[in-house]
Amino acid sequence: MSVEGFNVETNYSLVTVTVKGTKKFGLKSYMLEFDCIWPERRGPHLSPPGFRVKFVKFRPDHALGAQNFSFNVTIPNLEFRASLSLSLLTRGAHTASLCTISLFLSLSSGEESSIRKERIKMEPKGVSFREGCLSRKAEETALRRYEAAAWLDSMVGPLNLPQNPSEQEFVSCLRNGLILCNAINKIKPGSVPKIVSKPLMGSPANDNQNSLPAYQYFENIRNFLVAVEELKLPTFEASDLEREKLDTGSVTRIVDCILALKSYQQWMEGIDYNGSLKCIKSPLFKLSVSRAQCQMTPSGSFVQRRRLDLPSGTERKKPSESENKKTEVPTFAEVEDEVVRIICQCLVNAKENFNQILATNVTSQEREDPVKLFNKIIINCLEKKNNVDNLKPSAPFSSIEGKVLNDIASSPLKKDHNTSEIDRSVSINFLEAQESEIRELKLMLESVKSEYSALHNQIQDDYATLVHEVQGLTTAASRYNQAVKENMNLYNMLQELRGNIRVFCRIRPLFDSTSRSTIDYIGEDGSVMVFDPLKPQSTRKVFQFNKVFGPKATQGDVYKETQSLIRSVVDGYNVCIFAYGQTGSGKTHTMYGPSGGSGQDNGINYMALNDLFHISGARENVKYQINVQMVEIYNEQVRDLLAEDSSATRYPFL
Ligand SMILES: Nc1ncnc2c1ncn2[C@@H]1O[C@H](COP(=O)(O)OP(=O)(O)OP(=O)(O)O)[C@@H](O)[C@H]1O
Repeated sequence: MSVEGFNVETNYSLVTVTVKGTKKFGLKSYMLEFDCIWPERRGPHLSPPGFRVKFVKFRPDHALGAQNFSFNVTIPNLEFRASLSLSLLTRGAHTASLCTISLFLSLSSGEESSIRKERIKMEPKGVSFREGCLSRKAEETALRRYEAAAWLDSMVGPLNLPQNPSEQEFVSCLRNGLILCNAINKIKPGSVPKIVSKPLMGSPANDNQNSLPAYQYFENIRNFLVAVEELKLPTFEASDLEREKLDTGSVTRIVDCILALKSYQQWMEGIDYNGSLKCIKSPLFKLSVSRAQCQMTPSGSFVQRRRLDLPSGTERKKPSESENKKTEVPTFAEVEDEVVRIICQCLVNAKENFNQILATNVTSQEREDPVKLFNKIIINCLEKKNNVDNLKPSAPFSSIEGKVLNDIASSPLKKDHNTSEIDRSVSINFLEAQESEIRELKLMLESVKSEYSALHNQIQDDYATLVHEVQGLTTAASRYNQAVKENMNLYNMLQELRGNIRVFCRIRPLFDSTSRSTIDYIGEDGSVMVFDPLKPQSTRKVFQFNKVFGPKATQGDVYKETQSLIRSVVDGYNVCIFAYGQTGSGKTHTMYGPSGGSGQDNGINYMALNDLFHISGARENVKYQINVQMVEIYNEQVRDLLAEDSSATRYPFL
């Protein structure tokens, strides 16, 4: 389990804390608990909604790999100082503290509600977790107590306490309030104006300083608690120090108060006189901070993230699923990026122990020169030799990532103890991720191969089907053309058989209904019998035609018999249709139409030309040229009726 960072977003009266981290599964069931030590915890103003929330429950079915977790809590308050602690809770309520996030936020409560200050501290807690360890909570409590005692010792010591004091020893040491008052005065001078350090006149003398009269040390404790409350830090009850038989809860409250003071003191040390946060300004540190995604939100609220790895953090964040997909084949730049991240991490870790480094190894001259200070920190890290050689795989890498890993292993970083575990973890995770990627790629390759094979077969089948169909169509088309040709030949042969010269007889209706017709009989076979109505006894004469149209025959009936010849014209045959008869017999009527040109009962000319254009237009593969000539033969004179020049109307036309 590792907590990698957190966000604190302030938006007017809302404070949202988001914690992100990675859980590597090996145990069965976890709950993450986000606890807040609140100044008014036991006061009339109880914790606000969302103050204490139990969060993510990891499911046992995620037995493999690591899972990222992220959750947040929203704290509505305008002004507060609080300490949030993130704990890991297993079955049986055994907890292990992951980290403590100390927040010191001061928001203006005026009408503008703008953010005045925001400071964040985060203290990592080492976790060496064993499931079902019954002393886990007690161990954690003890660790916090030792930490509080050590801090007090560094501030106002020596306390003459053992290195790992018991609860009794710890409380007894603090009972007279002197240490606490001195400590808070050192953080904020004048917080406790008057500290009672000696028995007052008339009080019973006692060698033991801790045995001040109760009302005197009560005054110290009361003044201390008032000062703590003014700082809006977690407090405890004065009676917590008085109890003969201590309970864990009272000691915990005292320890929480002291650790909150410690966080406050560290925060104060981190602020310069301008109120801005001090930090190491080396480029790599900036890079690490930028990688931790420090950003300014559009609304103007400041979002600060800091990466935190626990000292025992052998569990490193594995690449998430999305990252794995994104980096199917890691490039050199990505591996280089990882190396830079490791270096930044090393520097961040060094920064976390900055005070210790300064106290132990750094001279005053180096302290004044930032460049020398930076070099000292780097050297300090590199002097801790590690076992990076173990990172080298037994088999040589053949791929580019193997080369990069070899480069990592042979780099100067291998001499850094702090980075050895990180490098090893990164390398193992990297190799595992690569193996997983290779397996997935192999599966994908097989899948693509089978799909390609199926597609190839399908295309071949489709191609064969298409070829077969095209061949069928080609055969059908050739047969069609042949059939069309045969049809044309047969058609025109039929026309010839019906007679190249066909003579039809059309009988005009009588103009006068009282007059008698000379037509005695019209036969279906094209015969017509005529006689002289004035001489009924005279001989009847029979004439034979291809067809005889009676007086009731329409223009359409006449054209129907000649229509088949128009198609022969388009097929290339010469065709001539003309009317012959005496004056007034109806030639013009049959060929042109009724006199007056009403447009109705059009004659053969109109209907033949319509068909001619229709058939020629339908045959797209043949280009036709159509010319029109209109002549009149009258008194054995041929005249061009379309000629504009009247002199050129006489035949032969020039
Ligand atoms: N089948 C018919 N039905 C009705 N009326 C007809 C028919 N045939 C001819 N007529 C009419 O008979 C008259 C004479 O016909 P038309 O002018 O066509 O004869 P024609 O043979 O062209 O004469 P011409 O040789 O003098 O030009 C016209 O008024 C015409 O409308």
